[in-house]
Amino acid sequence: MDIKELRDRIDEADAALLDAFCRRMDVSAQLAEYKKDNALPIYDPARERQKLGEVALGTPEPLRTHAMALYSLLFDLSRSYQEKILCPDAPLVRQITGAIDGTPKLFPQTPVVACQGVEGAYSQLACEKLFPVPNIMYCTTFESVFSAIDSGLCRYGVLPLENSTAGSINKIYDLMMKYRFYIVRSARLKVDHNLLAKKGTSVKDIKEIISHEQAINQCGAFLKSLSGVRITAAENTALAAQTVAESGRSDIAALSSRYCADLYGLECLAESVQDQGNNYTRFITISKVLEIYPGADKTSIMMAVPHKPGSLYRILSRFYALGINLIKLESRPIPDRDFEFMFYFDLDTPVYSPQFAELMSALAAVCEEFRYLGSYSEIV
Ligand SMILES: C=C(O[C@@H]1C=C(C(=O)O)C=C[C@H]1O)C(=O)O
Repeated sequence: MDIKELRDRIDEADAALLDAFCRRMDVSAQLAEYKKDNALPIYDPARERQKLGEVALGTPEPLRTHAMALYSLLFDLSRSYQEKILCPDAPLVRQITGAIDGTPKLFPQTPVVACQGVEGAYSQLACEKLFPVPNIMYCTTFESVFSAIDSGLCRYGVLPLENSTAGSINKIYDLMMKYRFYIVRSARLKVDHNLLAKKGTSVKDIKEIISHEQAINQCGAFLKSLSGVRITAAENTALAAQTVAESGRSDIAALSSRYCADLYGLECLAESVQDQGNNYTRFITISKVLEIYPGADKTSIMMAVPHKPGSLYRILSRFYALGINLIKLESRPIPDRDFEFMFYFDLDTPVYSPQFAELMSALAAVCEEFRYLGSYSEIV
């Protein structure tokens, strides 16, 4: 048989499949109306289990798992179709539309912004990238940035979320579970670490290097190349530079920014010593109020999914069905729950698209715990 004949047979099978699919979804829509009239939930796990059992029995062995995967997807599609019929205007979608209409068109120019660190920290550089003229309030910890927003002390907070070399900043993801906030903008900041010491020091004199643990992690290869040097963690890279400047020692250096060399009158003994030349950190701006500024094309959400096989797959299949691209997936253990995880997703989709609205109403309905973290644009 040639390829043409085989493809004709595939087309024939597809025509039958498509016809059956449309009929199945049509009945599913009728079931949605029935459920509405009889106050029944959309999801009927017993019915789905029974159907999967029948599918398994009715499929020859080599195709059994494939058929079961296909039916799991069909159930998902059928449930999301029913949800669309039953809740076309979910409360979350109304809230998002309200925020799009109610947010000023111009991003704030001179607000009070909380960030962790001191003058010269990368967070300060991020604040300046995110706002034209930020009025920066420095906090000692990431948590105090969240609580400054929560208490209304500051309107915005700037926090690092992930680094292209060292990965996610877990502490921030964990704090996200504890505080209620929205992301209103993000920025990618190129991070160059330099070895800074008092003027006149040479690399061979260095016995101790101090910096923030993220910077230490990002400069592993360079640090390994120096022998007999003690590595000490500091609260942030700017504080490390300040400590060196005030130490009165000529055997100590800091890994810090170029900006800090000028700020603390230090000399740069080695430039861009991070492992990856292209070292970026992503920062987010958070607010207590949901604001969606023009051009929002990224959305962050977080959710707890039931602790059973296929839970995450079910969520992912919705992104797939609506053609929504996932740009980041992170998971963190939920405190006090045995190996249960909170999942964080970054989606690449304009907040104005109908698919996005459909996804938001569907997810809010299927997850155990679901939080919309905002829609925003990223400055690169
Ligand atoms: C279609 C229904 O709704 C949901 C979808 C199902 C399906 O697609 O077969 C089965 C059970 C429900 O979770 C139904 O209740 O029968």
